[in-house]
Amino acid sequence: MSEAAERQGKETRVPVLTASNVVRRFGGLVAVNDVSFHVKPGEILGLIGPNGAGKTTMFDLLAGSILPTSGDILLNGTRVSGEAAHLRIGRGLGRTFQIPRPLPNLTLIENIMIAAQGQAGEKLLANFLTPWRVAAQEKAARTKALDLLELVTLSHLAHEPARVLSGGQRKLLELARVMMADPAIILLDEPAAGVNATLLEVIIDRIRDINVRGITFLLIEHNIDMVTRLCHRVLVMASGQLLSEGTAEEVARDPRVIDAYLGGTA
Ligand SMILES: Nc1ncnc2c1ncn2[C@@H]1O[C@H](COP(=O)(O)OP(=O)(O)OP(=O)(O)O)[C@@H](O)[C@H]1O
Repeated sequence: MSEAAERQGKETRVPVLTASNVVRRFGGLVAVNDVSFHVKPGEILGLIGPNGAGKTTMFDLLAGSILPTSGDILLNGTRVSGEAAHLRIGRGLGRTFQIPRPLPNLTLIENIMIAAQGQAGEKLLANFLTPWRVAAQEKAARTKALDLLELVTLSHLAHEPARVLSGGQRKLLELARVMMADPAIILLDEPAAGVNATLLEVIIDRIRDINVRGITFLLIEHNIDMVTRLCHRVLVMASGQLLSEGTAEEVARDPRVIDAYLGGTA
């Protein structure tokens, strides 16, 4: 296939995630105001904007933690606007939080294993009727969890309690935990926040590795250096609206973006 045809083929693939005219009000405040965009399969899309722009609210809407006042959200072409968060996880949407909160007294591997979807052992009856199946699934989940810990460079801490981890290591653990559910897309909330420079390089590398495996990313980030290095495309929000869209270099030159960051509104 020619490069152009291949490119065209990619463009016609169904977006992993689509926001269509999404509005979210909190009383009189319009936190997200008629926002539309899509996330293409395999891309790393950045979502940036000044404080209070509506980025986290947009993530909450995409993940299903809150529902839109109006507008639609589609996951792999299926309308999920009114669907609860756990159902969207089942459809391949993973999300990390700005401040990860692992269960402190469980080991790293236990923290990851509890994220496995649809384990037979979760059903009491299955434990009695098909114990061999439960044991086989648990073994497979353990192997997968160990592989994921290796991927995020934490395998040496697999059997330590999560409370020993630094802030940056918690972000890596969270990435492994989300991967356990085999997501098609991961929403990353400020992966660089509170992370030291060395660990930040590890996080950037790991996101790239995971993306090469075919997983799509949408990330909120204030660290513009990270956004420029990682993101194929960037969306800019300000005052609840989508202000600009393009490569990191393109949006950085957009006078509306410069104005929004300097304190003006769009
Ligand atoms: N539950 C809520 N109730 C009322 N107002 C809210 C609620 N959640 C968010 N807001 C308001 O919506 C607006 C957008 O907030 P949001 O947290 O989405 O911005 P943000 O772009 O993520 O900001 P930051 O970069 O500072 O995290 C803000 O004015 C905020 O005060």
